[in-house]
Amino acid sequence: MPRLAANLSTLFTDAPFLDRFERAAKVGFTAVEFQFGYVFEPAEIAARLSGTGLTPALFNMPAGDWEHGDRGLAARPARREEFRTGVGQAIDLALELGCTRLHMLAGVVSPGDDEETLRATYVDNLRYAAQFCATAGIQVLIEPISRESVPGYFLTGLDMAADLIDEAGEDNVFLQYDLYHRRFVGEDLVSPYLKHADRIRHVQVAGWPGRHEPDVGVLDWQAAFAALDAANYAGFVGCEYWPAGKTEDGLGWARPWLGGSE
Ligand SMILES: O=C(O)C(=O)[C@@H](O)CO
Ligand SMILES: [Mg+2]
Repeated sequence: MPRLAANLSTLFTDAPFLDRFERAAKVGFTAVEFQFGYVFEPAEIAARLSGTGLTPALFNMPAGDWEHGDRGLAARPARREEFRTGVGQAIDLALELGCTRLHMLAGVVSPGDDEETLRATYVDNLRYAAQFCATAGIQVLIEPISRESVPGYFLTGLDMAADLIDEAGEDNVFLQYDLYHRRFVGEDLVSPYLKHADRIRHVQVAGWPGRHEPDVGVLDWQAAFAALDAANYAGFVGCEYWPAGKTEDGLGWARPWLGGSE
């Protein structure tokens, strides 16, 4: 049975961010994730969590200037200081919220960049983030993202991510498995999951193509969910999709797993 987490950066977006917590709780979510919450005072977000009883499943470390195309900084040699400042900021927010998982985005790189330098920068930053997070009891998650979705993204494959985790050699670094991004690679979402199941600590879901509700499109989310159950996956499944209409109207697919909904 999947433990669903509403992604408050993509769901309920007709409401201001802080009001989305209540909307998620009202339809029966018991956990939430979000991409970025750094424009708010940590105490403001903490108050919404405690007011609703929602569990914070995960959020992203600062990822640079999103509006201008940044999608993370970890593989960007020239942005090392900014990356490190961001790790501290993410940990402060996580501690305030009681969140124990942070997603570290890799960033967009250019075809002319030196592959070895990018890799060395990424591994060095991953180690830095992992060691700093370990002091706060936090896990660092890394997620391969398809280049169809984010052109030039550094971290594209699960095998690559597993290799980078091995190279970093820190024991609080794990994989984030986003079914939407994996669907670009092929229809089978089960064998890649099983191959890396022992490292996967967070899953995300969206329909493919279109990134709407899981039941909009051809993504075999039921087979993937069955595989998670069979492997006793104990983490959250983040609903990171753009609703085709009003969020509440598209939750039919999730109804069996939402508690106390109206
Ligand atoms: O793009 C994705 O997929 C993610 O999980 C994000 O964290 C990017 O915000
Ligand atoms: Mg994702």
